[in-house]
Amino acid sequence: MRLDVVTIFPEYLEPLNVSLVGKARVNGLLDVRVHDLRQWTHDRHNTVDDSPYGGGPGMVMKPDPWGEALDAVRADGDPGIAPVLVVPTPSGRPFTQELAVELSGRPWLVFAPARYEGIDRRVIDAYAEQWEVHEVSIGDYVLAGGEAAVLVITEAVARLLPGVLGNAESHRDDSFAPGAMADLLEGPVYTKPPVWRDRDIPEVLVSGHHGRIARWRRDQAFRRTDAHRPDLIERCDPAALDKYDRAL
Ligand SMILES: COc1ccc2nc(C(=O)O)sc2c1
Repeated sequence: MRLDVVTIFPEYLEPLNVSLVGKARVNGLLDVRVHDLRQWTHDRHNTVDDSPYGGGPGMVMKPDPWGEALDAVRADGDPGIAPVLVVPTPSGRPFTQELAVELSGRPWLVFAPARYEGIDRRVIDAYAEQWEVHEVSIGDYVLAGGEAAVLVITEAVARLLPGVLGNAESHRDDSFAPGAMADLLEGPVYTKPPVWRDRDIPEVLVSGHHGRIARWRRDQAFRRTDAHRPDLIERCDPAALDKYDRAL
């Protein structure tokens, strides 16, 4: 997968050089290219923003630099491969694991994280005529720009690419029957030492009884999900849950 990011803060994307994404780049599984939007400005101040038509607070990102940037990125790619434009924006649809899976199947993602009050709408409208475009939000909170969302989306997508996760890690994701518990939150986890500041670990976890352990973990996942995300329990497939229970 090729992944381009056009941004006024290239240094914000430094985390894409470390950990899971960094390793995927070193292993040739991910080709990440970060571009400074200001290289497509032509004035002495490298201006990327201007005041909004219709008035109002803040500034809007000018269309010209973005158009030149996206055209240049496109021209630098394989003519036979269509890029997907991903625009992190507070007004986007929620970014979900389902969308991460969908995006992980695309050969080329181009991210356009906004700053200020956003990007001139004509940019997204123009490229939506030629490219697949996804306007997405990573959550209902206020950010100063879309770069943090690019880091989140990139990690969620990269870990789904074949070969990026080691067997142990990818196997962890298969620990619940698909559809049975996949939508539940993870329960509590413990490791050595067995006693820490006078706190023991749950006895069942050292019982050696795998059935009891699995049931305990299932119940803990339900408790945590019920407490923090009851909406997820509604999404569980009862038949898949019954099958999971019978397999315990
Ligand atoms: C000004 O640019 C922004 C501002 C907020 C924001 N919030 C996002 C999100 O994904 O929730 S992307 C994004 C971009």
